[in-house]
Amino acid sequence: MISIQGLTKRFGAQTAVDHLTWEVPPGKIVGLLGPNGAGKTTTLKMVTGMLQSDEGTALVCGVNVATHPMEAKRLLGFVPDSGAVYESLTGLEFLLMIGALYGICEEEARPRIRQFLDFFELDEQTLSSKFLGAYSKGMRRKVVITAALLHNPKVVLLDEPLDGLDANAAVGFKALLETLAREGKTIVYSSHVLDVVERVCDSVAIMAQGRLLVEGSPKELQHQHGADTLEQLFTRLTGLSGLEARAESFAKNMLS
Ligand SMILES: Nc1ncnc2c1ncn2[C@@H]1O[C@H](COP(=O)(O)OP(=O)(O)OP(=O)(O)O)[C@@H](O)[C@H]1O
Repeated sequence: MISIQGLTKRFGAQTAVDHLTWEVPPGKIVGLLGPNGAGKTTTLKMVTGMLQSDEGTALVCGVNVATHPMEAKRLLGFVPDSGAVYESLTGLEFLLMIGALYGICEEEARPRIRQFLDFFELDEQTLSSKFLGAYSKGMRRKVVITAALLHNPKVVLLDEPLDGLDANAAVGFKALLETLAREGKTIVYSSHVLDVVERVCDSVAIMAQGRLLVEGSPKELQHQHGADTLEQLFTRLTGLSGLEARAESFAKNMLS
């Protein structure tokens, strides 16, 4: 569903994504993990076409993102970690605008938006009267997720999607992802919340310094690397050694 070959992005002298080759199969929820600065967001942005790659290709359902950006964008939904929105539009205006960009007319968009409103328990009055700039972080997140799914994309890319959602909304959203995957959608889920990734994802890919270190099911990878949890696997592959001892020594110094 997503096929990445030799994808590379440089920012000046720094190589943020370094000849990344990665296949994401259909109907799966795949976790994209890595320490801060590993290149996860840069990778997702190249797959959406928001960033141009310096080398390599990204195909979404066989469509080359660089050469056929409009076609690729129709197949994709992206929930960015920034959650940036037009603050001076109401939630409804924003969603209708996004719908229009995907060629969905207002009559068709309104009932779809209502389904998401009901699902996320968003107040319709708020959505149609308040500017997005006045929404709480969680409400804004719900609108951004709705905007990403409104056109029923085949592939959904999520960058820290639960950030700002309360526990009820997060549980509901995780169940929604599982349903979408069962319906054949491909979901890439990038997050630092490893216990959620472990529960939700069929497989994970761990990146560091722009490269793919390992990929596979969390259980298989844990077994291969002698780790009891995904967190342990993650710190073993990407972390500094002796983190607990370092934290203890840091706290002692700070308090002395
Ligand atoms: N627009 C940019 N200009 C310059 N450097 C950038 C830009 N975007 C990303 N980078 C650099 O590329 C590297 C990878 O960044 P990226 O945001 O992809 O990492 P990440 O894995 O998503 O990190 P995090 O988990 O902290 O969100 C970082 O060193 C970052 O500073």
